[in-house]
This record gives sequence, C-alpha cells and structure tokens, in this order.
Amino acid sequence: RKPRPGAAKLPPGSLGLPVIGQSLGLLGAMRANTAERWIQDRVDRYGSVSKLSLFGAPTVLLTGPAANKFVFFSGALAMQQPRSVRRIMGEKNILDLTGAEHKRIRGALAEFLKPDMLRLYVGRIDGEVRRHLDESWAGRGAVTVMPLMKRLTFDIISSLLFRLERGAVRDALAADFMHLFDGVWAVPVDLPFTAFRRSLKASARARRVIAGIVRETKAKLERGEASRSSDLIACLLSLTDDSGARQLSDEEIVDGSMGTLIGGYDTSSILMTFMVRHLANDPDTLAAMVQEHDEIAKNKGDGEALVWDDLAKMKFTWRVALETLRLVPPVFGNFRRAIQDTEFDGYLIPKGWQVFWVASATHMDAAIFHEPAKFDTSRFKDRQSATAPPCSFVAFGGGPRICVGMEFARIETLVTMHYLVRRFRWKLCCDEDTFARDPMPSPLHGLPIELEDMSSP
Ligand code: HEM
Repeated sequence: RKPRPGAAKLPPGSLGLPVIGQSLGLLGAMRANTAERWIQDRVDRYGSVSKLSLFGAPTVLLTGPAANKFVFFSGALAMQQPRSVRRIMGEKNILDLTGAEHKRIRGALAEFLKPDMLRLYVGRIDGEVRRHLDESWAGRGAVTVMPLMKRLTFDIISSLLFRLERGAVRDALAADFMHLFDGVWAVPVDLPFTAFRRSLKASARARRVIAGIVRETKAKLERGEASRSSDLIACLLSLTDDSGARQLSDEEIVDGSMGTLIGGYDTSSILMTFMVRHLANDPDTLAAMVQEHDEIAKNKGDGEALVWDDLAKMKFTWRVALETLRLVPPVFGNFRRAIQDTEFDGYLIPKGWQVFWVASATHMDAAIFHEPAKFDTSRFKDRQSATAPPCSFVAFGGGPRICVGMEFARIETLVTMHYLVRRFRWKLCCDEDTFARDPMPSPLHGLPIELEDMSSP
C-alpha cells in the first residue's frame, strides 16, 4: 500500500531525550525482567503502533501478527542493526546485508545449514554432547547451567563451522565469544571500561582467529586434505559460479562465519538453559520426555550414536522447546530500517527510521495463546499455524530473513536433551525463578542446580 503524500501522520508517542531517547528505560526494564511489561504499557498507552527513540535513532514499535508480517515481508524495510551491533559484528555481516548481496550470502549459508547436509553431522554433534556431559556434568553434585550450555553450543558450532578441535585456539575463541554480546544493545559510545568496548575488542580478536582458519582451510582444500562437506568454511570456499570462479571473498567468508557463530551461539544455549530450568519444576513434562527418549534408546546398542531418523521421533521434546521459546524467546525482538517512506495501519514510517518488532507482544497475547503465562506443549501439537494467525510465534523471526540456523538449533537441542534427561535429575538452587536480559535472557546467577547422575553406581 503506497501512502498518499502527506496523508498519513506519525504514530503517537514521544522521541524522548536526544541520542538516549528511551534506550535506558528499555535496557533498565530488560535487566529488571520487566521488558515485556514495558512494551505492553506502551501498547496500552499508544496502541500497536507507536514512536520512540532507541539506540540513537527514531523508531516505530510495531506489535501484533499483522505488524510482524509487515516487518518480515515489506520491501520498504531493510534489515539493519543498531549502530552498536554493526560495530561489533562488522559492516558486512549477514544481519546488515540486503537485496542481492544478502541473497547470495544467505544462499551460501543455507547450502551448509540445510537438512540434507546437517544429517551428515548428527554423529559429530552427538560426540560433542556426550564428551561435554562426561567432562563437565558427570560426577558433580552441582553445576551452573548457563556457562556450560554456552560452552557446549560453542564447541558444537565451532566443530561444525570450522572443524576447530579441542585446544588453545578453541579455548581463546570461546573466551572471546563469552563477552562478544555483552552490551550489544547500547548507546554506541566507545568509552574505556564499558561492556561495549569489551565487546569490540573481543570481536576484533575473534575475526583475526577466523581469518587464520579460512587461510588454513584454503590450503587444506588445495592439498586435498579437506572437502566441501568438511565444515562451513570449506563449503563456502568451494562454492563457485558458472565460470568456476569462487563465489565469496575471504572477507565475506569471515563475516558469514562470524554471523553464523554469533547467531547460533547465544540463542541455542539460552533455549537449552531455560528448558533445564523449566523441567526442574515440571515433573510431568520431564517424565513424558524421558519416556520418549527411553523409547529411542531401547532400539540402539550401548554407546551407539543418535542418527537423523532418531531425531524425527523426538516430537514431544521439540514441542517442549517451542513452548520454552514462546515464553522466553532468546531474541527479544529486532530492528529494520525504512528505506523509503512507508505506512502501516494508517501511520507514516519516515524513510531512515528504525522499526522494532518484539516477540513477546504476540507470544504473550491471550487472544492468540490462551492463558499465555501457562506452559502448555499442546499448543504446538498440530502445527502452531492451525490455531494461531501467521507470524504469531516468531521466536525464529519470519519471511525471507527467518532464522537460517533453525534446523541446526533443533538438532543440537534434541541431541543434548536426549542425553541430559536420560542420565541426570536436577533441582534448582535458587528459589527465585527470575531472569534478566542484556539483551539476551540469563537466569539468576546463571542457573546453579543440584545434580544427580543416575548412571553412577
Ligand atoms: C534457539 C535458537 C535460535 C533462535 C531463537 C534464533 C532466532 C533468530 C531470529 C529471531 C532471527 C531473525 C531476526 C530478524 O528477523 O530480525 C534469526 C536469524 C538468524 N539466525 Fe537464528 N536463532 C537460533 C539459532 C541459530 C543457529 C543455531 C544459527 C546458526 C547455526 C543461527 C543463525 C542465524 C542467522 C545467520 C540469521 C540471519 C538470517 C538472515 O538475516 O538471513 N541461528 N535467528
């Protein structure tokens, strides 16, 4: 719908203070675990379309399924991260590419992350999960879940992306990734001792390591010691156009790998952490999961790795994951930028303004998800789209920019849960069941739990 010039008016709301706008209000609410409320208060006050100013730019907050659809599909909006994110991820990261350039890089990543390719790696993921549980969980009376899940997903993803085996390089890169996203939503002022400055430094070091891995992989491919299916970097280096020329430059490969690592690292680890948190207090769901996984294990030999077909049988576990993602979406929301004047619901969104979509606005809407605060896996029983309007469950986004790592996330979550629920039982150490966002959600104290290893004599 093209706006008639001068017909539409700006959405209600205020742009707040120069530069800072409402950034500190939102960030404060995120840290206090009241961000959903903060957004809802705005919706109650101004309606589903309102203006504000976030992270240095005038912004329109859009909420509801129709608004999500508009954000995900409108040609008038381009993906663009706040300046703070761009500075950490690099100007050419996939989250900031648009048009043909985005299509090319996304196509290349999708080539590696498609189910046909990922099915080859289930065994490698299985090995990483078992080793991790043996080394970091088994034999301990208590563990802190969040840092362990972060390390696990980092190890899985770096093994698949770079074939980066255990050792000093992997440890150093993991340490940088631990802090890469600290302060990623920030007023982008690079001052000493800030989380933002730490993130910038960690990102620069990580890029240098990845650039080194790209050089090594290139040499290995030339010597015939690696093939297209060895890992993501080998796959990207092997993509050629009709004339046989390489499709992606080294820099594009570094940025693409960095983007995939960032996209996959914090998100899946958060999902698994919050599943552990939920299962501690929901014995019925845990029992149903155990039954599903026992059934699968019954048909396998001792120590035999999971395969692709086993994952297809983990339907209930995936529903538990989806319901966890609905209640605690790792990605709170994200930004777009209007590349031309556009209009939504009668309101003008001027060229250059940010647009902000927020997952909780639909995930917690009682008109879409009945009793939204209740954990109920049956919501996802018959394909969620049957009961909810399109673009209501948006934990993975939607449209042409929908999460390209969704299948990867599914595999690593299912494999991890398989071994976790069959081997361990746990209790939460903190009675207070809260979490903060910065901007990714993190449970109180990283979720310490008391652990019982059922396999130990
Ligand atoms: C539970 C786990 C995950 C969640 C909740 C999640 C969530 C999301 C969301 C919401 C978006 C879209 C953002 C937007 O449209 O504004 C996205 C995009 C993306 N995700 Fe994921 N993600 C997860 C796992 C992964 C994994 C494992 C990978 C990589 C292996 C990955 C890589 C990416 C990439 C590269 C994009 C950008 C796609 C594009 O712009 O075309 N994600 N993710």
